[in-house]
Amino acid sequence: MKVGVIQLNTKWDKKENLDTIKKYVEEAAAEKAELVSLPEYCNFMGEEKDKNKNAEEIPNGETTQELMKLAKQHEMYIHVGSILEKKDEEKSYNTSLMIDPKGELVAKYQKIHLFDIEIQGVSKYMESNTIENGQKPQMVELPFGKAGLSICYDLRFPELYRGYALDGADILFIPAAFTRYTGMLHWEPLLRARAIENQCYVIAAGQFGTNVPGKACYGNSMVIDPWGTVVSRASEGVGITYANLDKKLIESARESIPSLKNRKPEYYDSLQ
Ligand SMILES: NC(=O)CC(=O)C(=O)O
Repeated sequence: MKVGVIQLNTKWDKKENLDTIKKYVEEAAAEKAELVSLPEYCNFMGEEKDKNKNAEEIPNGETTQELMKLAKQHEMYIHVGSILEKKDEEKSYNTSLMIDPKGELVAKYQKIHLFDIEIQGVSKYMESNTIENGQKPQMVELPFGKAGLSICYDLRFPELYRGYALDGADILFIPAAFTRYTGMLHWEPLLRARAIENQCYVIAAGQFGTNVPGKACYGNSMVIDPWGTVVSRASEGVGITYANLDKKLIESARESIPSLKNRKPEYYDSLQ
C-alpha cells in the first residue's frame, strides 16, 4: 500500500488550511497513493480562547464533510490526524478520523492522554483546559491490515500500542503537533520504539514550525517500518512524503524476533 504523509503548518484560517490539505491530497492521488495521513489539529491551530469556537460536529461539520467528499472524489483513504470536535460550550474533543474511499467515516478516536506538562523555563501546555479526554481505543480495518489510532502525547504511553498490537494491528497511526523542544529530544526514538516493540508500521504525520505565536512544532513526519527503520521522512516545511508498506516486512520481523509471542505477562501483569 502506498501512503502519503502530509506535513502542515496549520494556523487559524480554516479555509486556507483546508485548501492546503486539498492541494496535497490531489498531489497524492496523482502519485497513486491509496491513503493519506494528516497531522493533529489539521484544520485549525490558534489561541486557547478560539479553540472551542472552531470545534465542529462530526460527521456533519464542514471539515469532515469536505474531507469525505475529497476521499470519495479521489477514491482514497484519508486519515484525518485530528480536528476539534464539539462537546459542549466549554470543551471539545481532539478527534482523529478515518474516511474510506467511498467517502464514509469508518473510525473515530478521541485523544485519551492530554498534553498537560510544564518544562521549567521552556514551556507549559494544559490541553485539558479546553479538551475533554476520550475514553476508548479505536482500531480500523484497512485493505493492508488492521490499524490502531492514537494522537501525539499518546505516543508516550506504550501500553496503548501494545494493546493494539495484541489485538492484531499492523499499522499504528500517531499524528502529532509535537513541540519543537520535546520533538528534538524524544520524537524519533519514541516512534521507532513503538514500531520495534510492536513490530508494526508507524505512520506519523506532524505539524511543522510556528502555528501559534511563541509555540513551534517539530515536524519530521515519518513512516517507520516494523524493523524500526525510518523509510520516509518529510523535510523542513510543509509538504508530503511517501512510503510503500510491505506486508513481508511485518512477517519477517515477527518470524525472526517473535517478541510478541515470547511475552510472559503472567509474571508482570500484577505490577502497577
Ligand atoms: N503536543 C503533544 O500532545 C505532545 C508533545 O509535544 C510531547 O509529548 O512532547
